[in-house]
Amino acid sequence: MPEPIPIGLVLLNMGGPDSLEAVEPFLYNLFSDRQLIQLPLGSVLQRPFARILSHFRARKVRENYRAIGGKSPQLRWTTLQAEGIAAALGSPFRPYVAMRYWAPRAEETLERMRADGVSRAVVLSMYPHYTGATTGSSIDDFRRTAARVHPELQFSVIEQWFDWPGYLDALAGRIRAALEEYHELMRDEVQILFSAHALPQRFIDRGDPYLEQVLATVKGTMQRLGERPWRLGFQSRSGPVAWMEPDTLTVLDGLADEGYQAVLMVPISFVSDHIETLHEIDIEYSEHARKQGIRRFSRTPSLNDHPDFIAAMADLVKFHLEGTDAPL
Ligand SMILES: C=CC1=C(C)c2cc3[nH]c(cc4nc(cc5[nH]c(cc1n2)c(C)c5CCC(=O)O)C(CCC(=O)O)=C4C)c(C)c3C=C
Ligand SMILES: [Fe+2]
Ligand SMILES: [Fe+2]
Repeated sequence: MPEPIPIGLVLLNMGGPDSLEAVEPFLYNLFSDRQLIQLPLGSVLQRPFARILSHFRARKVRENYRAIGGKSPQLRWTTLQAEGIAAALGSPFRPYVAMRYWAPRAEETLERMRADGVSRAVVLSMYPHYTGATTGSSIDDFRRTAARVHPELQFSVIEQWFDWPGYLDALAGRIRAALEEYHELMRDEVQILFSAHALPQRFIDRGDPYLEQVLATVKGTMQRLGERPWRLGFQSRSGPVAWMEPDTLTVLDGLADEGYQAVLMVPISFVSDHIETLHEIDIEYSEHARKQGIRRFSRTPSLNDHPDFIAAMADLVKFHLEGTDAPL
């Protein structure tokens, strides 16, 4: 029997430094992207400015990565997700990962796909909620690079899945499991605090659907858990512009002021662990919460390679392939 023609399954994500030495060049790549951040003085000076900014920011960010083991675990998780989803889809799917700001970048992945004889692919953005800053930038980068490196490749793109039922089921499952960790008598007292990555307000004002999609994810997840109060904050602001409100830390402080002693954080814009779950939430927010008098602070484990999540994403790909008019 002839080998079936392979189909690539390409997961897109941001990428993170794979060593402490990689922190500064990773930040440089990130700050050079005008779809993510427009540094002052226009496009010509974006790169020189990015060079300076990455140099100074690297000092602090390197320490954060040092505290979580010296690198970002994002590639490991994204690779396991790609392998898991491709395995669930079965032959002829082959897993690939293309990162926006660190290896493996789209160029390396597309070269490998060409060498593997992969001429058809499904590209899956691993950001559940759409904004041009992340999803848009990653997809544009992949398209541009494919046109240059592997122009024969035919592919279709899954770019948003904030309300995909399997994703909401997987999130609700993580919350249920985390609530089980609390004593039965305390469970109803636990405050659920969803935290999404913040965006500068101007992305929302120009019409990116990020906020409404985040709200839809929260609503769909809470419908699965039954009636109970929840809050939502936006974390990881990083520059002197107006960011989406409210900041997660402000919400946390408000809960402490109201006298709540148990808070369960639910990160929803990341589908795997990285600096913003492992450092910002588990170290910075956790210490802050304790100082504010919150005695039981915890976080739902990231979806990572949880079987519910992998099965949900494989279903999403199947659904996409059934419904698409694209070559794939
Ligand atoms: C949904 C996820 C993310 C959104 C939206 C997002 C927007 C966004 N980010 C920056 C600036 C930085 N982001 C940095 C790291 C980083 N960001 C995300 C995700 C989103 N960013 C992740 C997963 C990571 C970590 C990568 C890893 O470790 O695996 C950084 C570098 C770290 C730091 O300096 O704190 C910066 C800078 C902006 C400006 C922005 C919105 C436009
Ligand atoms: Fe970011
Ligand atoms: Fe961030």
